[in-house]
Amino acid sequence: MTSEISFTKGHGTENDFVLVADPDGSWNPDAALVAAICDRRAGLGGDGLIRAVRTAAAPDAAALAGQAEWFMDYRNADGSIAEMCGNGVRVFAEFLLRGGFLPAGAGDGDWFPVATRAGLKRLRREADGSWTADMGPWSLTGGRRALADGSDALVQVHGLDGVARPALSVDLGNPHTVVALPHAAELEAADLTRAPEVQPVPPHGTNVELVVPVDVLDVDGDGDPDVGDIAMRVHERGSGETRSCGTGACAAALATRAWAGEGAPDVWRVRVPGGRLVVTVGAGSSLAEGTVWLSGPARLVATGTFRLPA
Ligand SMILES: N[C@@H](CCC[C@H](N)C(=O)O)C(=O)O
Repeated sequence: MTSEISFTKGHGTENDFVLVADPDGSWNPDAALVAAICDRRAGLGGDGLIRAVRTAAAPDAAALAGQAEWFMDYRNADGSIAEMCGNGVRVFAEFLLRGGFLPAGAGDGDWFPVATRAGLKRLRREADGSWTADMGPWSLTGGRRALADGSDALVQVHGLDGVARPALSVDLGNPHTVVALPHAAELEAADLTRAPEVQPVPPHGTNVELVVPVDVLDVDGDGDPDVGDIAMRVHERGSGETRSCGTGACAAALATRAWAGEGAPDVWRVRVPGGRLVVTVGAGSSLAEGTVWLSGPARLVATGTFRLPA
């Protein structure tokens, strides 16, 4: 039985992860062990644990065998399983590359595939060392039907005025609920030590993003706004408040774009407490569904061994 594991610690805009290479899928930690590893006082600490398993050895990726060599097994800090992690998949790509699990130069100017529970994602390494993830399909899941104001849910955020706010549900392979706040002061005042209360209650839980519009820029100078700028905080399902969330940044940008309506930008800068991400909506996307890319840093900061609790 394994008594210790080799790990790498990494983060993407301070959304931090413990990464473990398990090529043959022989180490399958239960929820309690994942939570112990992610514990910031008694363990290594992390918003999540990422296991790198060869797709051929990963039952959860059976449908993708032959399409990607590696499967990203993502677990939240409480040990729950998540379908996808946008910051995590960039850090995963850096981990595979630096660990020699991919041919040298993989991702440079070209895409390579990664299997996730939310399907196949493609990764590309940019000249500055950051990564772009082709996050694949997204959709507004509530159909913007339930309420007349372009929302499909109500969210009560602790620490504000007690009023339930309209929100929009976005599926990025994992579930998100985005709430627009009018002022940066409200974004700061929100108490995310407790999960915001979402109605109707999402069947599989949800990540909740609070978003404030900052600016709309005409970067190419043609008179039309082409880059949106928003600020976001997030309460993640299974992890609590984190300093960034990649799928959350995509959801926040896509919800803001939907609220803005036709003519809204397809490129969004998303400010999060841990840095900045760029979200690019795929060509041919409508306001309600399409594809999306996520760009941002991926940093590996430590390696070591962790003694597993007896
Ligand atoms: N931080 C991640 C999302 C991780 C999973 C999420 N908490 C969930 O349960 O869906 C990201 O960067 O996307």
